[in-house]
Amino acid sequence: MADITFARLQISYAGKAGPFVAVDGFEAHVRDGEFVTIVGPSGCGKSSVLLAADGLLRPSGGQIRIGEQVVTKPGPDRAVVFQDASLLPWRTILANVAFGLEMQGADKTTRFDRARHFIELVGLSGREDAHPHQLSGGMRQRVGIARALATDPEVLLMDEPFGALDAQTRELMAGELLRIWDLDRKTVLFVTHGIDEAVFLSDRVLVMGGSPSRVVEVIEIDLPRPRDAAVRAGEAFGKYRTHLADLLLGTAAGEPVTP
Ligand SMILES: Nc1ncnc2c1ncn2[C@@H]1O[C@H](COP(=O)(O)OP(=O)(O)OP(=O)(O)O)[C@@H](O)[C@H]1O
Repeated sequence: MADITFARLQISYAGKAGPFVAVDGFEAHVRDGEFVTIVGPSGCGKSSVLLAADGLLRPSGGQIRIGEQVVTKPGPDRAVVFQDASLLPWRTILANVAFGLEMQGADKTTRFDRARHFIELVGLSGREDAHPHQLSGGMRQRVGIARALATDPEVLLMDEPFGALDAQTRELMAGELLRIWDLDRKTVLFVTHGIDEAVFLSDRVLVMGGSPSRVVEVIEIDLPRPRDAAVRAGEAFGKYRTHLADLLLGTAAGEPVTP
């Protein structure tokens, strides 16, 4: 089971005047195969929660469990995609996607076969021998997603993966991500500033707020899947969008979140 449990999570950072508690009492459960997004005001701790779920950041209190296993460090059951795809510039696209498998000790044939499969899945067939600088921002994010999926993680952690893209590419990528997710429905925890993006992608949206912050509301997105332009244009979508926007403006401790 690849469900994620956040139990009384607390995250603190060292500050000049003592520890700064960014997140406290964060409680959430992401079900196996569920697509959950986290939204909240800038600086409320969304990335910190995601980093803690990957095991890159040690909580100062509480715990995170993947299934029954308490997270203490990164592991092959999880993969992270960041805003900047963090590709290795000297490696080809094929070698970048194969990188995680190489780290896992897969033999050359296996890792290149799998890498080709996921490159095709993200629509980049024919670009295997290109280098990252030869691709657009959207293409690089596709490579980042392919690299994450190639290791077959149970949980995909995504920190504003489309945040640096233009609005049109961002919308396109959200649709592509859902198409890929639908193939085997991994558990996804996705951080975003985009209200539309959160409604479009999610089974549920966790809204963070307060100081220190925690989950202040959970919104079930009861929209049909697969989601397409018609769903996005529908009345129900608009209602979720308005509700979420009102909530974020109301709970924003700092600057409001842009719709
Ligand atoms: N390495 C660090 N050292 C000290 N404070 C940090 C560190 N990383 C984050 N913080 C602080 O913790 C809080 C949460 O930061 P975090 O980046 O998790 O928020 P966020 O919600 O992801 O922000 P944004 O939406 O702007 O990306 C902020 O107040 C931030 O300044």
